[in-house]
Amino acid sequence: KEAQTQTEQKLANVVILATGGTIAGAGASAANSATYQAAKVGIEQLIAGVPELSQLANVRGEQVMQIASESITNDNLLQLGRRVAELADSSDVDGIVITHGTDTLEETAYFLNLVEKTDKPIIVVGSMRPGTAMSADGMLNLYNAVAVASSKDARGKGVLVTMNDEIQSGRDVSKMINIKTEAFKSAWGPLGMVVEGKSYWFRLPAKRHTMDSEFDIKDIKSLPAVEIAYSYGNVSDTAYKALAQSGAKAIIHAGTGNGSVSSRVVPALQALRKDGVQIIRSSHVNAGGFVLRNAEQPDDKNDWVVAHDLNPQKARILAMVALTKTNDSKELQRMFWEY
Ligand SMILES: NC(=O)C[C@H](N)C(=O)O
Repeated sequence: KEAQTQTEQKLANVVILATGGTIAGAGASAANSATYQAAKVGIEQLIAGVPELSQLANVRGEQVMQIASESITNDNLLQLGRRVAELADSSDVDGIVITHGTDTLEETAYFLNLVEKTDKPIIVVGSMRPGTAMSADGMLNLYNAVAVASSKDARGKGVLVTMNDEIQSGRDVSKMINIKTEAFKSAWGPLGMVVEGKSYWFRLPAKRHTMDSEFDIKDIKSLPAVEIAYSYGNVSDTAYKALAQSGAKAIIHAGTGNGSVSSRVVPALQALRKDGVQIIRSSHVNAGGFVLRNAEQPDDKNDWVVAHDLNPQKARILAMVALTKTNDSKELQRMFWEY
């Protein structure tokens, strides 16, 4: 009994914050891998479904919200971010896992990576199939998340994502396909692997995050409106103008190729910038864009910002957080290079 108590004491304390998603989803039959309802199963049931978690850590759960991640709002992000910060400040918490829908998982992971001032592991995890499906991936993804959250070597590496046995940087990772369990990829590769509850590391994030970030969730009262407009052949400027009219402080241009801008849209974006709206050029190419200043468009002349390798949805996250500190386009550009 004494020996057992000693092992329990040595285990890390990990809190699982549940937000919903397919990892908490349920379908009508085991054959339903794609047809199901997300955000149905509560955190206690999720934990009970993976009894092996108790060998990795002292685990407790909290249901922060219960939603499909496509419906996440900025208020939800702030609520989650504040709860993560409270737990990270607590001396009896060693690591935090967030179960999350996969549709906007990359946005939440990047947001937390920017605003949480802690070196404790924060792992965001989801699943591509509901727990009721054959070959459901949620159990192992969650087991891997708790394994990484309880390991000392995950400290100081920024917010991480464990999907499909890989450990990805929350900054870089993106959902690349909606129907395979091998859905999450980063243009720059995973940071490591997690196998049978043990993590193996291969590289480190180079961009500023968490402890080294100038942003702090505790200083952020609200997030400004930042919207995304998608580009394609024969695009018009209607969406850009409408978004600005509805109050967007910045518009992310989800551009073609190098973040290129159609000649039919350029005049509207120049006019919007003169009216004070920040214009941020990103790219919607599938495998990860790489937008450079003054390539394709004269950003210096137009006073626009480039999102560099951030996809449009991640650029929206950084723009919102950055705008809580500055509305200077040069400062914004510095932040887009550094984070
Ligand atoms: N696989 C998933 O989690 C998709 C779901 N729509 C969600 O993001 O909540």
